[in-house]
Amino acid sequence: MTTRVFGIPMSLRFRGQTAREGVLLRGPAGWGEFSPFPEYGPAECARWLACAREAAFEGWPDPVRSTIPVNATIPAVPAARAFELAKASGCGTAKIKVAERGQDFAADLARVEAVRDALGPDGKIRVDANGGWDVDEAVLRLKELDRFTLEYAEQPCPSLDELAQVRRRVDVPIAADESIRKAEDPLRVRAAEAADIAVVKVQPLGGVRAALRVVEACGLPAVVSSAVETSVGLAAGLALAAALPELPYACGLGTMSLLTGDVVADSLTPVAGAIAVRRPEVDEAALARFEIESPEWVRRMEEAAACLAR
Ligand SMILES: O=C(O)CCC(=O)c1ccccc1C(=O)O
Ligand SMILES: [Mg+2]
Repeated sequence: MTTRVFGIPMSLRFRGQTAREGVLLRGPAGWGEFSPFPEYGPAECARWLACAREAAFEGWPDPVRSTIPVNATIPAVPAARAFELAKASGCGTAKIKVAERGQDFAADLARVEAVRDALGPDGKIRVDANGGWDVDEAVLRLKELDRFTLEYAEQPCPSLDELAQVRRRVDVPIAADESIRKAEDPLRVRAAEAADIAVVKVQPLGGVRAALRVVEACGLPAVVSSAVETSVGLAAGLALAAALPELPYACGLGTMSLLTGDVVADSLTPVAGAIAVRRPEVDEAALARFEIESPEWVRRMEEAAACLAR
């Protein structure tokens, strides 16, 4: 097994980070990506490693579709920039970050309005609060934002119980994201009647097969989303989206534009709002530009591997 560590600057600050780092591993089935966020400990990282190993050693279930519609991802940027990003994306659906710490609600309203202007009346707009509101705030904000017609709201509040309360009090459909990170979560989401939609990410869920099981257990329509990965990591998300029996919503896999580069030559960038299902090869010249020396990443991977072995 070959491993290579990468660090790619992001084009926009995301989750408070300015670069995306991780490890690429190559096995007989191809390349996999291990890129857990910096604050995650070994137990959580173990699932991210399981996803990379599935990619490298097993490959993925057969696809049932060949293109995946995706949303433009609009970070918590000023309205004028949000308009440009939505326009440039070529996507008919946009996901807008709201409830960013340090910003006021007027900024959210202006950003959503700008994206509605960019997409026109037929565009679909979803918002993602990343758990930034309490229940009353969420109800108030979503009712106001729904002036621009929302497709759904992702994780308006932190807890499952709060999501369930908000869901009972607004017409906007609710999507659970942070509430679905572990295999045991979907059953709880379902039992609590906390969401209409499940956002699923392959790395935190432990791979394509594990995520397929989660979606099945959840019994909700799924939106496959990225963790802002290179095209190697995105390919796993794309494989999940391609293998799901049903895919009624655009997926959050159009995140290549958030990175300033990639490790493949043929990036998984959306064209006209969709990504063709494929698995690009790592390109040595591309990887060379972003390869870093990092004992820290070697250690993180070893600790995750030890967790998996237990
Ligand atoms: O869903 C998308 O459009 C892109 C992915 C995304 O927003 C995301 C990426 C990394 C970490 C968290 C999130 C999130 O959905 O909250
Ligand atoms: Mg989210």
